[in-house]
Amino acid sequence: MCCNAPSFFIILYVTAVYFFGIYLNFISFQDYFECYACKELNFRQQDYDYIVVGSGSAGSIVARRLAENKNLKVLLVEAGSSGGGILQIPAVGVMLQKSSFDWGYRTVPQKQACLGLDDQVSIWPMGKILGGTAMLNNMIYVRGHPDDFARWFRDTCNYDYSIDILPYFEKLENNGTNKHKGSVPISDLPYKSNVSDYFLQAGICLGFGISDGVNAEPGFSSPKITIQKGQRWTPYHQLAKNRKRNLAIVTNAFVEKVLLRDNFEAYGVKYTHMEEPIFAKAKKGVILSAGVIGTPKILMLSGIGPKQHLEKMKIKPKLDLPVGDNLQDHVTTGLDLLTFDYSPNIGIRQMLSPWSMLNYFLRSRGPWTTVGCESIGFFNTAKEIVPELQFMIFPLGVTIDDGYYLSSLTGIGERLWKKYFAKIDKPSFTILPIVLHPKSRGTVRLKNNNPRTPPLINPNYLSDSYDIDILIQGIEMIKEFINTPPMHRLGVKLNPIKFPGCEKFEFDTRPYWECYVRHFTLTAYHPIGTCKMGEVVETDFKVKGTRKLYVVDGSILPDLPSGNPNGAIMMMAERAAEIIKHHCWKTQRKCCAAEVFQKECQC
Ligand SMILES: Cc1cc2nc3c(=O)[nH]c(=O)nc-3n(C[C@H](O)[C@H](O)[C@H](O)COP(=O)(O)OP(=O)(O)OC[C@H]3O[C@@H](n4cnc5c(N)ncnc54)[C@H](O)[C@@H]3O)c2cc1C
Repeated sequence: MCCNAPSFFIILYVTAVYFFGIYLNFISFQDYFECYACKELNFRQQDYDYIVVGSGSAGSIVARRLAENKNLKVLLVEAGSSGGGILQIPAVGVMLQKSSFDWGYRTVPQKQACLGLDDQVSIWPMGKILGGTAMLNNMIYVRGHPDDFARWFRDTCNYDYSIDILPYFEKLENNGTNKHKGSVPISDLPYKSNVSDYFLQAGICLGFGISDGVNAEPGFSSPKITIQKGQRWTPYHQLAKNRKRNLAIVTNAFVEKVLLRDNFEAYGVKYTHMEEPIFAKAKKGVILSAGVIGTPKILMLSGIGPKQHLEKMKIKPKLDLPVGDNLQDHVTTGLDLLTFDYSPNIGIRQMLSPWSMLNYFLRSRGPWTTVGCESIGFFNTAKEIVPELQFMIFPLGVTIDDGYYLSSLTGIGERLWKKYFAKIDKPSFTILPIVLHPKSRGTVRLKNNNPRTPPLINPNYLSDSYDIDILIQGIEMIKEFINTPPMHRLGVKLNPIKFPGCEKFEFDTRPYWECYVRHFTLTAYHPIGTCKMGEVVETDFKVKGTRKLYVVDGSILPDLPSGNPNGAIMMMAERAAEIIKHHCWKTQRKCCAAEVFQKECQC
């Protein structure tokens, strides 16, 4: 493929990607001087009841819920800017990666993984925009397995999934029924390629049922997604739809640290807006929702974190907590591991067709509404109740654009492209085997005490052999999957090209696959856990040893849910908003003796 002259469609595609990149840079500055609802709240006065840092999935829910009380003045501070409606076209999400709407994080070089990727690093996109990372994600909605949450709330008195967790999912979800009338639209895929049903049939041939896809039950399904009328939906869109006058939103405002009194009470944040340092005050609380990297970074810059590390960074330690530890991510592999004797009806040509554009703008349908992934599956490899393996099936691979753009998003360098991907001479596609509960743990640490310096991210991929075993079991299952009549009909085969660096191993043996996963280690883009609930924050979301300082985002999850984590993060945000609002577990749950005597508690 590399030596062929680029086709008309590829030239058109590269031109479109280039100009769209310029357009993105332009619109990212468009609201630089904007401050929503700030006039009403006398922005310069900078005195609020609550300050929420970060407008991602969690921050938007917490800010919206707090502002429901008209007597509260709430400030939402976001480092990114607003993107505008065009970015709600689902297929555009991937183009936000590496743009000014992406923090553009990279891990440190991995010792035991990512060996074939450029510099041995994994590229981690994260949204720097109103709406956060959900503005560039795949929009797949999964709750996770009910037993996932029992692990998280092990120490809670009388924990009961149906009282402590389920009502918050139900409060979130809107699936068109009367029972679930929340704000998150949960819908079916608006667009599927012509190979999508073959995947489900192959699952049935293997003896797996069609599952609902939301509760991580064993089996395959079409994913449920968070799309409304053909447009990407995030919790920020719900907030913006009913923007309250008591909620100020300031964009392009980069929070550097939390302001703490001597008794560890948070009373505000310091942020920079247009190069000007601003000190915003909060009477009732500061909620950090800056995400799995942003939140631990702000805490450490505020003097809350591992003591020795802070001293090394020349930051005066205030509280010694394991901030930045427990980093974990759904690890995966297998891009373009399979080939077809068939061309599915989704690719560059379909995306660039004027008919697709019309179909989108007139009917909110067609290829522009694709989320990429068309089937998901959950499986146990051992006799566990909670699934250990997830599959995400994409009817295409990175080769669809001949290496002009997509490969660079995953760290595939020129050398790897030439030696492997460019040699694939058939349409390729991808089944990602995802380790749902990896055992490798990593860290986020400061590089120095300059708030603008990106932190050191080390997921320590594949440092536990369990993760390798599950990935290899996933590949074995993929081999069974493609050996079914529906896959034979499409002429699906294992890509026979040996992965660069693994040539010395016999193809399709255990040593070969171990080498393959170590060389081609990929992120499924689900990092969590760096302000672990139970160690950094209490189960009421308050940072241990502090007053009025809370963390609500993916960083608090103690471990990964069984599935894509945005659903669990939003559920936790609903729960947190209720607790912060009422200073108490004001749920239907019965209180245990200790809680009844807690001050302020209205159990
Ligand atoms: C490519 C990709 C695909 C994904 N696909 C899915 C999927 O299909 N389904 C799913 O469930 N999950 C998916 N995820 C994961 C999911 O989107 C995230 O886990 C989730 O959005 C995280 O939400 P959050 O609120 O914790 O953080 P974020 O959404 O990252 O929000 C953090 C916000 O804080 C802001 N911020 C950070 N630092 C500062 C600062 N110093 N000052 C001010 N503001 C700051 C950021 O700009 C951002 O807006 C995907 C992720 C990626 C990258």
